[in-house]
Amino acid sequence: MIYTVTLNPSLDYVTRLDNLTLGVTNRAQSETIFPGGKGINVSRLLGNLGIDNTALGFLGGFTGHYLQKTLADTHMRQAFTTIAGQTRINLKIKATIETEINATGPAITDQEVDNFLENFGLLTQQDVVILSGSVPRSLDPAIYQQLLVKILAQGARFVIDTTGEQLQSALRSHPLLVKPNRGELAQLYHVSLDTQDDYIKWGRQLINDGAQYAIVSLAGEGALLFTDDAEYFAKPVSGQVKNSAGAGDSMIAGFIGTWLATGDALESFKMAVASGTATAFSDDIATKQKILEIYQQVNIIPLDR
Ligand SMILES: Nc1ncnc2c1ncn2[C@@H]1O[C@H](COP(=O)(O)OP(=O)(O)O)[C@@H](O)[C@H]1O
Ligand SMILES: O=P(O)(O)OC[C@H]1O[C@](O)(COP(=O)(O)O)[C@@H](O)[C@@H]1O
Repeated sequence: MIYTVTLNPSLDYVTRLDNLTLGVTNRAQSETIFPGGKGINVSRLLGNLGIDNTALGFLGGFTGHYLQKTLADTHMRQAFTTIAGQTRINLKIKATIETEINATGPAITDQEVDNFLENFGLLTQQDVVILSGSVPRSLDPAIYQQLLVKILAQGARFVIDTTGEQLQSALRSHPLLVKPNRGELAQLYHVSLDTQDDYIKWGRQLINDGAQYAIVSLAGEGALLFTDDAEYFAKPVSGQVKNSAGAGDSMIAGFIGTWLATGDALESFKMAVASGTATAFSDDIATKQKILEIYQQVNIIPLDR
């Protein structure tokens, strides 16, 4: 079974306008609310591909209730822990440029954390747990480390998609996959990344630091895959970007869903790029049909070492 963990789910309130001017009242042209949170996005894309998975995390309040209802039609098992606090709303402003305000998230009590941890008692070596996104401010920042102790003790594998110190310390526990984007990679190693040589140097460092596979996603510039002994570049597919939120989460879902079925890293990377791109070219998380259409256009080049 694939489990996704979203400690800080969200409703993504996407508002579109021509121009955003600070300090005045702006009038939007349209607005839509999408289910959000990185692990939930991974679960939704896996579901769209028909891959069974279980979504874990904390949900509460009217926003949590709405999220649960919206997800009821999708192909995922929901095993969220109910909390008294309220699931956050993240604001995504699509104007000439995209601006995001991600909220901090609700307070979570010790009892609620204990209830959540009960989900991690019966994992097997066949299970993969995907830990994604930020930790709400009210939780111990070491919670990912606590989860890793439980996951690894039962022989299950994990993927982690977070930032900074939490990502750095998780690398030591040998994640199956990490997928920083350009900014997250720069932040992790406190470097500035300007050229493809920089991306390759610091992407390789993710493997040296403990990851089995690493993808560095470069938005409209494509992506890089690092394995133990090889590096590959996926050229960007051209098309019209509609909403790139969830593109990175879709990559993780595409990679892990294919890797568990085939064990083939290159094929999994191709599916990861198709999934990320298809989501960037969709209003919401991509459908299977859109992913398979983009898949035909993905071009992967091995890099000389
Ligand atoms: N503008 C774009 N054009 C083409 N592909 C894109 C675009 N934005 C994202 N993608 C695809 O989605 C992947 C993940 O996007 P990225 O923005 O790097 O991740 P994240 O959502 O984690 O920040 C990219 O590596 C690329 O394959
Ligand atoms: O947990 P964080 O880091 O605040 O991120 C949450 C946000 O990430 C998203 O899951 C999108 O993720 P990506 O664009 O990085 O793939 C949104 O749906 C959500 O609002």
